Amino acid sequence: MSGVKEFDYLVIGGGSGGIASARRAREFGVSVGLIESGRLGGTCVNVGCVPKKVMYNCSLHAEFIRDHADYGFDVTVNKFDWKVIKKSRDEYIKRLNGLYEGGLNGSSVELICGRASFAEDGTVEVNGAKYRGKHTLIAVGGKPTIPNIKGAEYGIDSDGFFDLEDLPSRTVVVGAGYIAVEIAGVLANLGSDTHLLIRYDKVLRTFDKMLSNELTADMDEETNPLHLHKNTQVTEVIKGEDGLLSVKTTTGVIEKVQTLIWAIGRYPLTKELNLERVGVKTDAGGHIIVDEYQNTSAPGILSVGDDTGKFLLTPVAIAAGRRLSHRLFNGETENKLAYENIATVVFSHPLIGTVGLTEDEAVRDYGKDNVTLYKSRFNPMMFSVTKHKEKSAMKLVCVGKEERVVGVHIFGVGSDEMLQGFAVAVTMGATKKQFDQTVAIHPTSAEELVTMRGGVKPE
Ligand SMILES: Cc1cc2nc3c(=O)[nH]c(=O)nc-3n(C[C@H](O)[C@H](O)[C@H](O)COP(=O)(O)OP(=O)(O)OC[C@H]3O[C@@H](n4cnc5c(N)ncnc54)[C@H](O)[C@@H]3O)c2cc1C
Ligand SMILES: NC(=O)C1=CN([C@@H]2O[C@H](COP(=O)(O)OP(=O)(O)OC[C@H]3O[C@@H](n4cnc5c(N)ncnc54)[C@H](OP(=O)(O)O)[C@@H]3O)[C@@H](O)[C@H]2O)C=CC1
Ligand SMILES: N[C@@H](CCC(=O)N[C@@H](CSSC[C@H](NC(=O)CC[C@H](N)C(=O)O)C(=O)NCC(=O)O)C(=O)NCC(=O)O)C(=O)O
Repeated sequence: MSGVKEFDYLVIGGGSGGIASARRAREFGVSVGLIESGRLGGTCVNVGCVPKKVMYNCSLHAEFIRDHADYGFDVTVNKFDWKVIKKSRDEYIKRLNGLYEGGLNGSSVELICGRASFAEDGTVEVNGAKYRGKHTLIAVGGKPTIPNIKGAEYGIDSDGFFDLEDLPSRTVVVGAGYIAVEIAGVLANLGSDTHLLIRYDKVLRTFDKMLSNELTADMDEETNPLHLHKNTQVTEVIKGEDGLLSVKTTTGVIEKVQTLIWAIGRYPLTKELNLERVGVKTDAGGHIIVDEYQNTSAPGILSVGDDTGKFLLTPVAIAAGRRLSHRLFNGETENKLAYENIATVVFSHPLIGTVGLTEDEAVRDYGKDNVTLYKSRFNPMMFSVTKHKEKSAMKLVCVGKEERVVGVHIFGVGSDEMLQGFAVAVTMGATKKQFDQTVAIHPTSAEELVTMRGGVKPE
């Protein structure tokens, strides 16, 4: 068709999934076009994992400073300057945007800047120009959800959090998932008077109950700078003449709030793609429905990443995107991502790491009698000589007579870097006996996971 630029592979979205799939496809020699409407790198690089981890690392420094005196250091901190870390963080991300552009150029992926949507004739339209792919990948990600509450517009979302020019004096964070606990933890530890509002009585309710209970209990402690408001829902937000907010809730009013952050989930950016024109089906929430090979309901159109609504994590989008390119362009007809045993870390204070089945999922899948739990709760040595104390807790979920380890759940300092290796063991189908045969590394928190005894049945 004249006036339509053709590619072997046309990718819509230059985030984690789109870039990874596009670059891998080029390795197999096919022509690739990639359309991006915003900043290269997508959510992860610009308003997600990367700036979040910088801010988490920043708040870790605040935690270390708290314990300096107990370790004998006489250090006086005069102030924390948010502007310093904001500036260097922004510069780092700009460098990454450039690296991604360079990477695409280097691998000869043609970058098309602009917003894509499907035209009536089934081509992909960007700024009036038309494109077609023999295979078309949709990897458009999502955006934060804002609730339909009077005055909700006075709040910001996680994107807005990364635009803040100063540490807010008082912050209200609404939500009980990853983003809420991570952002609230960062702000509270950096010195903002932070209030976390949750609808029910626990944070991270879908995680293993040990993790959810431990983090909620820690947030309730006097020693945690965060103020946790359970069973609390916002009913109205009012902006005063001084610019500060009154956040009215079902359990009271929080006054003089400088920043209100909604962190109640995300929606996929699929609406403006005109998917109905090409027969791509979505679920009630707008997520693209895909099969196990990432095929949508329309032939030749595929999707990976957050817009499919499954495991909204960067490594998942990357892995699904790369495997897809191997399947489409390298003759690996069975290559696909298995959506199981996906390890994940919540950068909360304290940290959480989890892989595999929760206790409740194991009971559901294997029956109570076939599940054995190993648990450990201890004071990590990091806090042995400090006034500030934090617990660590671990749980192995094992099934069958051979006690195959199907879940590893860890709470506390070091959980982030500890988890990846144990995820390999779980993926390989390791048994508790093999964990026991592994000689411990002392003194570490991780050694608890290979020295646990006294298995118990679920209650
Ligand atoms: C605050 C926060 C912290 C996070 N922390 C972590 C973490 O620590 N670890 C982790 O694994 N995950 C984390 N995530 C999740 C992670 O960022 C996402 O899972 C990941 O970015 C999804 O990649 P994707 O390719 O599916 O989508 P995205 O990265 O969102 O990329 C989609 C791209 O498509 C573009 N686009 C959208 N519509 C169009 C269109 N019509 N035309 C052209 N381009 C379009 C967008 O501009 C975007 O660049 C975090 C997310 C947030 C919000
Ligand atoms: N470290 C990492 O890897 C990170 C990953 N991510 C990814 O991004 C995804 C999106 O994060 P996030 O936005 O936190 O979404 P999540 O789905 O993790 O959590 C949102 C939570 O907010 C609560 N909620 C929902 N609606 C409302 C409401 N109307 N009022 C109050 N609370 C509400 C719900 O908890 P409840 O039902 O208990 O009220 C819900 O679970 C995550 O699921 C994760 O996959 C994000 C950040 C970090
Ligand atoms: N894991 C290390 C390394 C972090 C890292 O990967 N740094 C990235 C920061 S952006 S983080 C952005 C995120 N990268 C990743 O998730 C890392 C991918 C892993 N190394 C792999 O190859 O699978 C992503 O969306 N990737 C899509 C893609 O790479 O295709 C970087 O410098 N990248 C420069 C470059 O790649 O040139 C750490 O945490 O320190």
